[in-house]
Amino acid sequence: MPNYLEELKQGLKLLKMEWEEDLAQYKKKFLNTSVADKKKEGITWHPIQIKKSQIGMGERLIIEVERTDSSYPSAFSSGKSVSFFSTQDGFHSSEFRVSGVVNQAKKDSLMVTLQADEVPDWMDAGRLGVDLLFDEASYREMESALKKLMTSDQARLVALRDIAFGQRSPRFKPFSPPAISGLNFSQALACQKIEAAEDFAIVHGPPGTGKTTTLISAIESAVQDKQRILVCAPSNAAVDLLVEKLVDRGISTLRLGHPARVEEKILSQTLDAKIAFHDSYRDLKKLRKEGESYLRLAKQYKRNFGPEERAQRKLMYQEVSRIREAAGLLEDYIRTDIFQQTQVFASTLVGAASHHLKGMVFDVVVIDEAAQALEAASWIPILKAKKVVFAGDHFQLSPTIKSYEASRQGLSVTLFEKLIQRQPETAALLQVQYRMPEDIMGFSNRWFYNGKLQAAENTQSHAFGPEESTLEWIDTAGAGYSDQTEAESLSTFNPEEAHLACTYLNDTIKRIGINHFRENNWTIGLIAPYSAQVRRLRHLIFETYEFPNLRAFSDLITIDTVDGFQGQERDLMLISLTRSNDAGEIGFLAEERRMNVAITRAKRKLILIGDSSTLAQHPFFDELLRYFEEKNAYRSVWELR
Ligand SMILES: Nc1ncnc2c1ncn2[C@@H]1O[C@H](COP(=O)(O)OP(=O)(O)OP(=O)(O)O)[C@@H](O)[C@H]1O
Repeated sequence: MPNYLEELKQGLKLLKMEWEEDLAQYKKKFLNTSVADKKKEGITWHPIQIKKSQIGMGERLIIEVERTDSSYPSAFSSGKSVSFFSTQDGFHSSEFRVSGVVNQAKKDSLMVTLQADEVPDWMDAGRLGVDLLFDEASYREMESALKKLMTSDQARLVALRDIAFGQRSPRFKPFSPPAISGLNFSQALACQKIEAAEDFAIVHGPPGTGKTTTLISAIESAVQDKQRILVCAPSNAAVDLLVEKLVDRGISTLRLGHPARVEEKILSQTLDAKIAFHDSYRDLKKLRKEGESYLRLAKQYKRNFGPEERAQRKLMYQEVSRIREAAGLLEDYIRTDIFQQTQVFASTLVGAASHHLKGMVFDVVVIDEAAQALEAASWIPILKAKKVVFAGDHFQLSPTIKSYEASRQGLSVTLFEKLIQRQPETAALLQVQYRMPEDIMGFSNRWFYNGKLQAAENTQSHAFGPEESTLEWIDTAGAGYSDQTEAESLSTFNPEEAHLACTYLNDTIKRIGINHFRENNWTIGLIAPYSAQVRRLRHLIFETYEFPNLRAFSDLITIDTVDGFQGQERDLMLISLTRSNDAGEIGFLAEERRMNVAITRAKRKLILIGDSSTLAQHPFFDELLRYFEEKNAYRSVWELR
């Protein structure tokens, strides 16, 4: 058996293992669990109210629901499948369920595309709730991609497969000397490599070295070359970031799937928005309106019903279906027209399996944050590729895997990593970073990158002011703080530390100057590794009036877990490390790659708040603390009092 077949078979086995473990964990949370317990797990909202319902593009019914109580966690996010139910007497059986896909998830409201033509009557009965469903479809798509890869005899895919498995050498057109404005030498070289590659090219490098920036330039030049490009990333958030940067560069994209962010810049790139801006949209709307008025008329015949009315009603229904058919055809035309005019498509890796892209072939498939992508997921867009470009850093977040055993047996090894190892000539390394001043970068450089990372000159001016240090560690050891486990979610929080984090952030912003932040649009990020701590911080800042300065900055402050910040940067970053216990338990803070992401997001100042007596029992934090001491950036919380 060829070695690729063996490896793919093993890949399928591990994927199955992960699928089963994920399902088992979901069932444990879900089956035979009361609504109250599911709410505590964040996988159910109840009660909810329907705020709005409307017909969107493609005759899709979209509803907006709101929860009245937001005190419990929520795991709902865009792209997830959900199912509505009612706890009203008489509506408990499965026939009173309707499913849908989340378009947008905010803290207290969801926009959902319903898989129904009309809102079912039982949804008006009240006591409505919504469950998060298990994401079976992603696994199915990944499995199907691996199977296709095993059996395909399509020449381009076979060639890419052979190269990825090290059985054939990648090809390059001759390189020309790089000179691309706005890029440094190694970025320009990477761009050239991407252009010259006929099969695979990889851009890798530490945080802030401009991997995404380089990708955007490469995409720009491919667009000028009239190529058709599919841009992907593992998560909706990372896809949105790419779309945003492409739009900033004046490159129009078609964002398929469900954006995680609801900003105009992103929403204007979705298929729905593009249809609404199309020249023929007005005709489509007119047709729809006509159809709706015939339908209304036909429905009026319900009461006095004779043979004449019956005939009339039949005619009207015939008219409705004729109009609907015409609307459907017009919409098909609009969609085809949009697809024909589009050069850059954007979706998640799994979203690349969308029926919208069926049968399409792309000159280039670009995958950003590739070190976070399961191999099987990476292959989904590659099935449609003539050539593939990866960008990522295998010292930042790895794929999230639930099955320890599958991970141990190799599921966490990405295609990106394999390719760098098997075909090193495909890889271009970036080493000059533009985000962080030397001091902020220093520890990550030492621990992860063997000191090879350089800070670009521009970062020297990145401090908030001459008096303001770029690094601070506030040590909470001995202050009597202790981490706790949130009973509902089993996530960790530390209430005293959350309070200190907000107080310290507030003081820092005041010291630097509230007006300065506003004038310069300096952004602020607050990271906690645990979602329970994130919830506490959000509550303190956005739902109480204890920190009015911070509350007033809601447009500039982002509070999230580390994973939520991958690929992003903020001017001021504060990390609440949360762990504080006598046993020295630091849980998944021990995952160094995740910590690397956390400490490399700050452009001007990085503040860590954490308990040295707990954390320093782990060599990574021991060394990190030493680094802060070395930089004269360490203080005990006692010094603040
Ligand atoms: N050649 C350059 N000149 C000036 N600024 C640059 C250059 N390249 C990148 N930057 C800036 O550096 C910052 C980081 O760039 P980018 O986000 O592309 O890096 P990245 O390698 O993708 O980061 P991460 O690993 O965190 O995802 C951005 O603010 C970007 O505008």
